[in-house]
Amino acid sequence: MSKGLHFQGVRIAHGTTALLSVDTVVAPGEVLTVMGPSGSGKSTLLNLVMGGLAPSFQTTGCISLDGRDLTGVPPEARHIGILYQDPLLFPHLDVASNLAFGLPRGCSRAARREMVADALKQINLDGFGPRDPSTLSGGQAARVALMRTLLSRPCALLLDEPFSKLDTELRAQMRELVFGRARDAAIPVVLVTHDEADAAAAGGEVIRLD
Ligand SMILES: Nc1ncnc2c1ncn2[C@@H]1O[C@H](COP(=O)(O)OP(=O)(O)OP(=O)(O)O)[C@@H](O)[C@H]1O
Repeated sequence: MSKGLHFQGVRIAHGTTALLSVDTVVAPGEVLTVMGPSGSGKSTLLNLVMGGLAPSFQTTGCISLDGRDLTGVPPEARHIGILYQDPLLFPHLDVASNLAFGLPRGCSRAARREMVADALKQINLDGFGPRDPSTLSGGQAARVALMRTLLSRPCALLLDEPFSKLDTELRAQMRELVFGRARDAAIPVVLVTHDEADAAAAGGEVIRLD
């Protein structure tokens, strides 16, 4: 089986306008950084990987994940995690329940509690389980959102400018956490960013759309 995220002759067009083309492989644990000006198609590429591209786009080529062709696979069956600029925590659930939401079904209640407690420790938020998400700082909320996504054990991780609202120091910490976790879990990552420092920290291939 061919591990990682494979883009084979992927082309996206809108009407008669060619938007982008991608041919590459993101190996497990590696980061593909996608850069380019506003409107160049960065989010459109992520939408295609997620399975949520608007029908008005035309696509050719093939994306496969760990040897599985994603063509026609519905978004919920792709097992791909995504993080956005905003952490998007559920406001009506406390921090622990937000994390538990990411756990695979079928875990016992005790196992869930233990995994959530362990996850909180890993992101230095021990004891924050009962807190309301609105009481978290930006960096704390970003860490909870990341951990919720990782707990769902995604086969790939997409990052749509997830660090852009954090200050310089938090940004560096989050990069280290995200890329380190992706490496440990051996999942391929696609990072959309405007920040060259993100690309440098990611360390992998950089695609520049125009
Ligand atoms: N649903 C849609 N229908 C038609 N055109 C769309 C649709 N979504 C996006 N587009 C167009 O596709 C192009 C690429 O948009 P996209 O959002 O991927 O750019 P981007 O590089 O992510 O930009 P930004 O950095 O501003 O987020 C733009 O010209 C946009 O207007």
